Amino acid sequence: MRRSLIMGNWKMNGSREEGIQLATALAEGLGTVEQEVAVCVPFIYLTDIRNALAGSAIAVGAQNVADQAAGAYTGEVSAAMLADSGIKYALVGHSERRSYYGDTNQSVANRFAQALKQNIIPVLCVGETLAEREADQTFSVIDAQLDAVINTTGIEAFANAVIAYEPVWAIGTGKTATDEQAQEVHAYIRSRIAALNPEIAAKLQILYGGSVKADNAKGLFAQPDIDGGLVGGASLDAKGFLQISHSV
Ligand SMILES: O=C(CO)COP(=O)(O)O
Repeated sequence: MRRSLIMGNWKMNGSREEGIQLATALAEGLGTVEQEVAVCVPFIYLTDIRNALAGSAIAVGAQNVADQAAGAYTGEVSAAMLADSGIKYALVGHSERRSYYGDTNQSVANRFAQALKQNIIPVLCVGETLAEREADQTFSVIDAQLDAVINTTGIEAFANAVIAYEPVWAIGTGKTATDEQAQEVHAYIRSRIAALNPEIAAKLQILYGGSVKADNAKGLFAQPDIDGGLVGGASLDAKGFLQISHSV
């Protein structure tokens, strides 16, 4: 009953020309599919990629969004600007933002709230580091990441949001969580949401991210609480990303 969502995260890669070529190849190669497909691209190319994908089933997302509505916030891009540019999704709280740029649980919650106000679907990224997993803190880390958002926006906000579980130790490392490890955390996240609102939990798309590739996507996506993927490195190659998109 949940529609799968396969989302690419291009991170800070590629040129305008390469992005347009990749988007065009995806639009031509996807065919008619049940699942949703989207790409999260650098801010400066959002409009180009949206134009390249116009008329296709592939949506466009940003990789971040400001935690304020408007004003003197040099270098930031607001949710209203994304909405104005025809953008559907915004990642919030990606682990690279949290670890390199100081995004805190509260600033991530504020970004999430700003996105929703402009009808941009926030994709809330959560996940533990290797040290946290080894110290048995996976669930408490995820609790804190979820609670900041729930306390800021209320549980109802998750009716219009997506969660991506991305264990930090699996990002860009080639070390994927096993199907069982990923499913365990996805089921935990859904149960936490369900404790507050079972209907929202049943409909919530929870994506897995961290070294998703064409050869491991099928097993991950077959898990009952995994509703698709957030794909980094492998989304930069049209053939590989299309294969992953067809793995649900
Ligand atoms: O961070 C990710 C997606 O947001 C995952 O990246 P990789 O697929 O390159 O591990």
